[in-house]
Amino acid sequence: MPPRHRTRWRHEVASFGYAFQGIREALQTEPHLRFHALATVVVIGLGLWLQVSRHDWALLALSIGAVWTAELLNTAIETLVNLVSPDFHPLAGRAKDVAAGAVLLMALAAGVVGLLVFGPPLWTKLLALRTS
Ligand SMILES: Nc1ncnc2c1ncn2[C@@H]1O[C@H](COP(=O)(O)OP(=O)(O)OP(=O)(O)O)[C@@H](O)[C@H]1O
Repeated sequence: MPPRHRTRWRHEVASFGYAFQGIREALQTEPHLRFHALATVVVIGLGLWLQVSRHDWALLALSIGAVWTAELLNTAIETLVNLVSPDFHPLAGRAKDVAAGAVLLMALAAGVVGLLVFGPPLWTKLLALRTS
């Protein structure tokens, strides 16, 4: 491999490292993210137990990824606001509130996906358990 390509390749690997470090640090500092981690495990467990379709797995994967992405972006915005405006400022508050609103919207949408995907098979399973 030519030295120029090797340097670029090392740069790409380092970028992955920084990205994972960002996720690890956010997990350590943000209780919300730890809740998302638990919710992710529960959703994957439910999907396996209820044997949902490939299409439903795709919807669940997108929803999980979108909620994590929204929460990580919210954390990044909060961190930046704390750096730029440690003192009270209405615009700083608005930025944090709008970012939190984005997370809330995504979490609600993911909740709807969860209800639509898990609702019917869970209902069938519970009915079968009651009649057996
Ligand atoms: N510098 C500031 N200026 C004005 N209002 C702020 C400022 N910092 C925070 N606030 C207000 O207080 C609320 C809570 O802020 P905080 O920094 O605790 O964020 P948070 O949304 O509770 O984040 P988390 O719970 O994830 O740490 C914000 O949503 C905002 O309305």
